[in-house]
Amino acid sequence: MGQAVRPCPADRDLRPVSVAEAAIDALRRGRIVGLAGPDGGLAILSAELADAASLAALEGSGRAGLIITARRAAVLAITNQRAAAVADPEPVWVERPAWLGLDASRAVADPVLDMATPLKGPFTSRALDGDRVAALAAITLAKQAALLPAVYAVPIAAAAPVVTVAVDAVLALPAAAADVTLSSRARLPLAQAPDTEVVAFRPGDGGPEHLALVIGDPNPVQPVLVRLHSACLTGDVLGSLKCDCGPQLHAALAAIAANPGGGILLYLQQEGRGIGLINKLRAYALQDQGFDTVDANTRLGFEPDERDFTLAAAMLHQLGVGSVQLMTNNPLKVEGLAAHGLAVSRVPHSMAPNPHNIGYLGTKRDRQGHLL
Ligand SMILES: Nc1nc2c(ncn2[C@@H]2O[C@H](COP(=O)(O)OP(=O)(O)OP(=O)(O)O)[C@@H](O)[C@H]2O)c(=O)[nH]1
Ligand SMILES: [Zn+2]
Repeated sequence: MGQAVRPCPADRDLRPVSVAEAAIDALRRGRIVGLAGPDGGLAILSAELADAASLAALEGSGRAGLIITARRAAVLAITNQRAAAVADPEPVWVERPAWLGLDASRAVADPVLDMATPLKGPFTSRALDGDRVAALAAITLAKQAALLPAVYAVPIAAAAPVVTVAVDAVLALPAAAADVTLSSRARLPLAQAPDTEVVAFRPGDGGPEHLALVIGDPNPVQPVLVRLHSACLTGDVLGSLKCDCGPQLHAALAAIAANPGGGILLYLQQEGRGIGLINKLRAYALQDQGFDTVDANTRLGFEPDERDFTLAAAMLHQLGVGSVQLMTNNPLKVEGLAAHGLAVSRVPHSMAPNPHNIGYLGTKRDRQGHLL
């Protein structure tokens, strides 16, 4: 069913988005990255990876500020220049007086240190002006790099970045992630579903590949039984009891295999609801301190759910599927596919709780609208 395998377009490396990929890589290595906008721009350095030498290199001719998300600023009670910080996607520029050195700045970025590090203050923020779009791009880039969404920043003219990227190319990254190329398909007999074909997709942002497991022989003209599964290394592979991912994965494979019409499981590389493995483990550290799964994400500076199901819709479209029976309790998944023209009916997919995940499941029901 669906499209044949096709190679990535030969000119892909020439597109601006590939420079953005290099910028992600540089940021993840703790290097200085330039974000060039129409009105100048910014040079940035990841707040979690900076050390004395890299910060000194960034600050060659002036003090760097810290750009954090409105979510993190709200947690730290840093006044945003605009009201309603929580609903406001605008990043916040925190000025750095002398006392806000490397360790104190890291504590601004990393909430796992909130309890251990008595935060000094008061912090002052300054209004974003000509650097507003570059600040948005800085947060986008840090999130795409699966780093804490916090960066040191100086005007671009004041630093020597290892790579400079146009802000527009960075802001286009989330959309590029959903520009998937069907890259390989093969038989993959699974213990729970021997009649399975795996179909691999490369996303256009250079990120990790996503899989479709086509089980049996689904008829794309009919509604297809579908499960969207976001990766959870701890639950899927290690058998963590903190969440319901592992049991949901295996129950979905078994249910699709038992369905006379078969179906499709999409295995999406959206670890930690899109914040990445290390940030998810930071969220777990916050949960050890008593915060629930939603507050843990927002304390880290992220949205409660950073996933975008445009990607899943694009994979289903490429497989020729236009109508799905979606195994989920999450209304965002239903809305996410419907927004891209798929006809969606929901099939509940609840697992029995265990003593370790009962609170997590309750939070998903009470605060994220999960239909449990
Ligand atoms: N940030 C964060 N992510 C988590 C936590 N626990 C599990 N996850 C991630 O949450 C995602 C769960 O994905 P799914 O099971 O596909 O989806 P769901 O939103 O629970 O919705 P359902 O379709 O009803 O299961 C995976 O990416 C996990 O890695 C947590 O405490 N914090
Ligand atoms: Zn999980």
